[in-house]
Amino acid sequence: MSDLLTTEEYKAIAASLVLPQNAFIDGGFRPAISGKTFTTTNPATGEALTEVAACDAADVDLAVEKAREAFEDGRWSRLHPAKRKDVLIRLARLMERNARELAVMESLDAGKTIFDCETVDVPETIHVLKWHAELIDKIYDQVAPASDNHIAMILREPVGVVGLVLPWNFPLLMLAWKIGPALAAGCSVVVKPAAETSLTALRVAELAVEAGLPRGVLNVVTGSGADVGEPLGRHPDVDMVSFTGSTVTGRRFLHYSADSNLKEVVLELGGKNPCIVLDDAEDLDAVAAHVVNGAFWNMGQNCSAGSRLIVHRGIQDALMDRIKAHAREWILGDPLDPQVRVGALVSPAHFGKVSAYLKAAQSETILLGGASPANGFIEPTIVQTARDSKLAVEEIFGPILTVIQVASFEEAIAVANDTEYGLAASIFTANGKRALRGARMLRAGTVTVNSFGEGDISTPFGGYKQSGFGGRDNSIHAHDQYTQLKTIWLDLTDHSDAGVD
Ligand SMILES: NC(=O)C1=CN([C@@H]2O[C@H](COP(=O)(O)OP(=O)(O)OC[C@H]3O[C@@H](n4cnc5c(N)ncnc54)[C@H](OP(=O)(O)O)[C@@H]3O)[C@@H](O)[C@H]2O)C=CC1
Ligand SMILES: CCCCCC/C=C/C(=O)O
Repeated sequence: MSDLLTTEEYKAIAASLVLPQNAFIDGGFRPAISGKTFTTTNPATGEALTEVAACDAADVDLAVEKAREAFEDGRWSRLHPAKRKDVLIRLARLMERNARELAVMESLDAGKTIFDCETVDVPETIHVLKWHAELIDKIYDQVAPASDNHIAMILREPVGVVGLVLPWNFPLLMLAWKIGPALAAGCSVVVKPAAETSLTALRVAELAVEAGLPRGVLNVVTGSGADVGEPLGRHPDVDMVSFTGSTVTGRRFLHYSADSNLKEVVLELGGKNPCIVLDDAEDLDAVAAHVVNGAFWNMGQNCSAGSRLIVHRGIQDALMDRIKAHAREWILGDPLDPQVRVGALVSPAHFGKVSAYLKAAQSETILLGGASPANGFIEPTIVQTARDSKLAVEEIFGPILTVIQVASFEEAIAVANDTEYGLAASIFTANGKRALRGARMLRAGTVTVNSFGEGDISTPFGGYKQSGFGGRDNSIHAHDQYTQLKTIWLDLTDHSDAGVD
């Protein structure tokens, strides 16, 4: 990534951006059929950014129809894998050329810090697309063991038309996590971005066509969950939906599927992720840096945020001093200031939700923060609670870390697993056996030892329990979501030999 600019330079870019407004269907922008729009705002300032097409079921029908046409005529689904790869690589390169514009657009639309957009969201999005592009012409199908008279082939075929329903916390990155493997597999897609953060998905769709993606293969339908998400989930001609968001909405997609065509559903849902620090953890300063990053990165609006610190009582005081010192270094303020690490929460509605938790924290023991210095902004806050308090149990999705004290390894694991979620977990200890034993006992899709993290594109991402369903994002396993297996049996018996001497 190139060097960061000054706030003034970012503001100049922001002022010059041409923001997309219309939905992207069949290779071009078009307004909602109803003509309706909604206003998307900058959550850091409350100012309107632009009007965006408020689509509904009619637009979903059109996008699905165009995606189906594209899928059936094979313009993408039957294109040679190496050619599909070339197009996606060209898209990644175009995004590199427009990286700064995408970073500023993302920051304005979502309240995310420009530092994160420039150093993580945009480069990681490009990396993910390249990774899946590179995979396209390296996946081989299988031949099963069979008798000498048979060949049994197991082929992967694209699942068809897929609906991709995205959250607002990583608009670009979650787009890439889903369109990367879906397009690589040869599917046609209809993307429904979160209404709050639709802009960058629209811009990427435009760049994709510039990169040579045939029309109809990547459609973006903007609008609310009720008006666009539900019709997509219920659509009889959508073969599969991959969703990232809340557990409540994820559950609805299972109903939509059951009520319609039994489309496949993959759900990547919430988390209340434990971060265990045992009393033999080494380098407490490094541990503290991980804990702070896990809890406050992206303002805690991260399904895999390490939002529950479970700490051994023998080490708590020493650790908390270091955690507080690190957290104080996270400057809160204007997201377009490259020094800032804590930007705005995504919307007034979400700010209201997190503020209610902040209010609840006032009756617990606040160890750091606890205030909202301005509308839309919440200080990194650390609260000591009982393991069953509302703050320790519910997904807050904001910069509030709860701390629970334990007295043993066994208690730490029991507290960690005492949740309906199971997305991610971390364990810090110098004892290798306890680390591995703990990692195996933790009921979570990803466990990091002596660090906090989600892994990277090469490893599967998804949850146990109510954190996930039906498949995994990232890695070669993501392709399982977007492909289905076809078995072909060939009978090689040569019947012409019968009766011949
Ligand atoms: N796992 C994760 O990464 C995420 C978890 N969350 C959790 O969810 C909480 C609520 O956030 P929220 O934005 O409401 O999350 P949702 O799960 O409601 O939103 C995710 C996506 O689903 C869409 N959607 C919403 N309602 C429906 C519906 N009835 N049918 C079909 N699609 C729908 C949304 O559209 P639209 O928003 O445009 O209406 C958005 O595109 C957060 O506070 C957080 O706890 C939120 C986001 C990401
Ligand atoms: C660079 C890796 C970022 C991973 C962010 C994962 C978040 C997923 C989600 O909240 O859905």
